[in-house]
Amino acid sequence: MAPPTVLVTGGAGYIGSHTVLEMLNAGYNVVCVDNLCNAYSSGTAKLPEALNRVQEITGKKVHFYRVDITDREQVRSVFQEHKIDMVAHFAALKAVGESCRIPLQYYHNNMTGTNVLLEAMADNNVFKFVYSSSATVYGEPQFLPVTEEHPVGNCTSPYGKTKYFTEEILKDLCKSDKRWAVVSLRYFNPVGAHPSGRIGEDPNGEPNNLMPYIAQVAVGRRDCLQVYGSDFPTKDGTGVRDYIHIVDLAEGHVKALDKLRNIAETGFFAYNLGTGVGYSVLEMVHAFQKASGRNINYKLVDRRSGDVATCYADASLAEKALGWKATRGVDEMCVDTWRWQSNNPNGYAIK
Ligand SMILES: NC(=O)c1ccc[n+]([C@@H]2O[C@H](COP(=O)([O-])OP(=O)(O)OC[C@H]3O[C@@H](n4cnc5c(N)ncnc54)[C@H](O)[C@@H]3O)[C@@H](O)[C@H]2O)c1
Ligand SMILES: CC(=O)N[C@H]1[C@@H](OP(=O)(O)OP(=O)(O)OC[C@H]2O[C@@H](n3ccc(=O)[nH]c3=O)[C@H](O)[C@@H]2O)O[C@H](CO)[C@H](O)[C@@H]1O
Repeated sequence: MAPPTVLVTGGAGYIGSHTVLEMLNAGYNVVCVDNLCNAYSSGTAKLPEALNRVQEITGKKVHFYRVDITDREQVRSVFQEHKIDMVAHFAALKAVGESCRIPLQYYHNNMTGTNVLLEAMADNNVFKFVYSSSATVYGEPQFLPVTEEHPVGNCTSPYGKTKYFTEEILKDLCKSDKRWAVVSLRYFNPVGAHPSGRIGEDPNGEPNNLMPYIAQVAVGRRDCLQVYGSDFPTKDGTGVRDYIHIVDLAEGHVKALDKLRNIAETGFFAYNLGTGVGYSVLEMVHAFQKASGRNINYKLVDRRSGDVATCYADASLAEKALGWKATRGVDEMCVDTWRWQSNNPNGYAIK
């Protein structure tokens, strides 16, 4: 029996590329689409650089198409070219602050794009779907650790609402047609890089997220980290989050695909992908200084709007239902991030 083929949208991105690597290692065939709006590709290359390196590391081939998932014809052509068995959907815009400034672009890209993808799946009798959701659907946690039973929808940004609205669409879809089997993975705070140091997080422009910003200060690309808020009700006044190693996260996706591949069960399932441990911003700064041997210059400034004080996961359901548990700690997250950033000071672009 030929191994299943997974269509990965956004496969040239940070989480997509790391997950493609683990899917290939697990024996899946992979077809990637990406419009490269947030992924580096040199003009002449056939593959985006991240996927080129994934091929190098695994010795396996990745099929790639430069496709915008909001374009119906482009998406359909991929289903005509390949027999797709399942879809892992990463493609989205994801900058919380930017989404407040240009909400319509976020709703079009993330919602219309997903709807076009789902319609093409149904038209081609593909009903197994893994969705990139986020802890942001929980809004300000009403209790901790956050379980999948925590209320959703009280999102603090248009970005977060695109995640929540899409989950609601997926629930309605599963109710309307019993052929759909959907696993929505609610990521907490993915950080780190593949231990090879060849792939990692390479955001366009100024990083929105903490870890890439710290790494760019350490490597000398940025002067000073701004710590958003030092008056939160937390151990040291700075925000607390559940950071999860990107390879743990990628392995969680393979477990989700294995579940969809092997079970007749259909319907909508949501699982938290986190470690269950919260670290403050200053704890992350100190951990990175230890891992890199570099001093991280930082300044305590006002809170960033939309930030919650503390958020960390109860990930026991994923362990029970997927047989998955995060195993990598914060030191490994920092050591692997530093190996990537110090070997690639300018990310994938060779400047
Ligand atoms: N990084 C995080 O902290 C985090 C946390 C929770 C959820 N997520 C979700 O995980 C997914 C991947 O996030 P990431 O951190 O890898 O981001 P990323 O920007 O590195 O990857 C997203 C990829 O999707 C592509 N893309 C965007 N819009 C597209 C479109 N219309 N058509 C085709 N390709 C398109 C981009 O070019 C990029 O390569 C996103 O859905 C994001 O919302 C990320
Ligand atoms: C709990 C939660 O909803 N997490 C989501 C949220 O991540 P977060 O907003 O939690 O991630 P982040 O890396 O932007 O911030 C993490 C922590 O670092 C702080 N910080 C960040 C950057 C900086 O330059 N200085 C600084 O102090 C920030 O205030 C927070 O306390 O959005 C992400 C997309 O962007 C993902 O969807 C995450 O799942």
